[in-house]
Amino acid sequence: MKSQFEVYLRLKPSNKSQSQNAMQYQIYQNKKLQVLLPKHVKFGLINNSRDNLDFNFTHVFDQKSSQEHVFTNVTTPVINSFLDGYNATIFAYGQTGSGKTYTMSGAETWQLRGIIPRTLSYIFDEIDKRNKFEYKIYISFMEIYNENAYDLLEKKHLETPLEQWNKIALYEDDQNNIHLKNLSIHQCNNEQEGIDLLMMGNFIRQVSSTPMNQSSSRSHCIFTVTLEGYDTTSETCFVSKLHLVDLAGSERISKSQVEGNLLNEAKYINLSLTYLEQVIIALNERMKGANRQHIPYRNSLMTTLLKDSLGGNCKTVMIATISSENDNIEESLSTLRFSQRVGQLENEIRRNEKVDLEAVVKRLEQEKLVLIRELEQYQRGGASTSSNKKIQSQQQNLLPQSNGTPISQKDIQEKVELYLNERIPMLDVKSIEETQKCFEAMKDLYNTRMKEYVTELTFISEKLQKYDEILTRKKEQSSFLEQKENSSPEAEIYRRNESPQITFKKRANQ
Ligand SMILES: Nc1ncnc2c1ncn2[C@@H]1O[C@H](COP(=O)(O)OP(=O)(O)OP(=O)(O)O)[C@@H](O)[C@H]1O
Repeated sequence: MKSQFEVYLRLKPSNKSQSQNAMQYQIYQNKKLQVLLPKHVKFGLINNSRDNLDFNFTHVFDQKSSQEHVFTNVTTPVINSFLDGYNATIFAYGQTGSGKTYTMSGAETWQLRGIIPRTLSYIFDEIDKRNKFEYKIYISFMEIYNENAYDLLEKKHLETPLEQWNKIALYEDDQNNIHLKNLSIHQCNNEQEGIDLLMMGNFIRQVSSTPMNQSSSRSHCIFTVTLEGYDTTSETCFVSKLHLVDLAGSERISKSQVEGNLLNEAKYINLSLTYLEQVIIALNERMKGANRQHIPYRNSLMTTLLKDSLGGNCKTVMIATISSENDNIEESLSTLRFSQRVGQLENEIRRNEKVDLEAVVKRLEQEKLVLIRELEQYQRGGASTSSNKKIQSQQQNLLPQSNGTPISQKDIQEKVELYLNERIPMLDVKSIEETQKCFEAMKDLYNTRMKEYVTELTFISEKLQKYDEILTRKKEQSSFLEQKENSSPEAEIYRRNESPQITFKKRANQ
């Protein structure tokens, strides 16, 4: 199924009035932003012969849009699809200070919480309503900083400096699936546990200030919710992933006026966002029919990690955030242009469903038990089976009722059949000859039934043998997988998924 990327725009409220250098713009039908270009400014990237530029979006959120409004519009359809078994990604893109973290995580108060905490509440509320499935939810949270990825949910990181953290290692299997080492995955049973993990990750997240924004974060963050859903009515299950991504600021180095170590960081950020742009351009070209086999995902860690979100099996949504001040117009236009390219992309998505091996094995074992019992019963002797007993008793009840006109052999056979099937209580026989015919018909029917019974038992025995073979094969396979899993680094990570001790309680009644 094709899934077009959805691109939303959110404008950060400005402290300045229109006359104080605010960006001049119009929003049309909540879908189009028209930026009126200031005449007096000479921008290298702007065509000065034009006085306005139009940009189209799935929805434009103006400066007054609340966190709840943004969440309901952007996220609910995406999470519903995630809960149905589809992968999904929501990423925020924009210059430093334009509101990415505000949109994704939120601000200090519970009312101002962002998409991630609201997503957690929504997921747990929804799964309570979906009785057909049993769910397991896992959370991981990582940060990409200077082209290295780190686990934000590793308790040790609370006490150790970044230089001593283990880097997350990536490796690819034969099917080009990316696996991660040194990333803890935490099973999460309720909203509060999820929020505690988010708060802990945000707490651990490295923050250092640039001259541009005191709380600027120079890392990309990926909060991932993995959902395992077991269908209780069939033998299927699914695993879907939801990535909630807060990218680092997209501004150019000259703008952030950084030096030394910060300059180095800015270069990495710029580079990874340039690579992200290159991936988007390559995907765009391929969509427009260009012969582009190679998409440069591997150029950066972020694009490698988000490979599936950008050009694979994933429903992807981007939230572009811009400041509404003229000082930042160059960066805003760059974000707006980037978002238009992203909006042209589409992914091919499919439900990540597979057969639930455990449920199949369980069913086969139960069926096997029933079959063994039946077979044993048959082997103890045909005369003792329930159907034989029934036929014997029916024979004893066969008595002629009265004399009269002889009926045909066909009619007698039909009547005997009806009688044996307990559709009529008695056989109305009118002569000795008819009685004999009745006995003949009964003998024939009895023999046919016995033949059918033998055939069925032969079929059952064959089926039983086949199931036995499948079971043995499946058991061999799962013990092989178990061995493989036990020796893999992820298994080690899974085993170490105790919840961190830090707890952050959400405020009541808010
Ligand atoms: N829509 C908004 N409404 C109210 N305040 C906002 C909004 N967007 C951002 N802010 C405020 O602006 C400041 C900067 O926002 P934020 O930290 O989210 O920017 P950012 O894009 O994540 O920056 P960085 O790239 O440094 O992570 C914060 O104090 C935030 O609370």
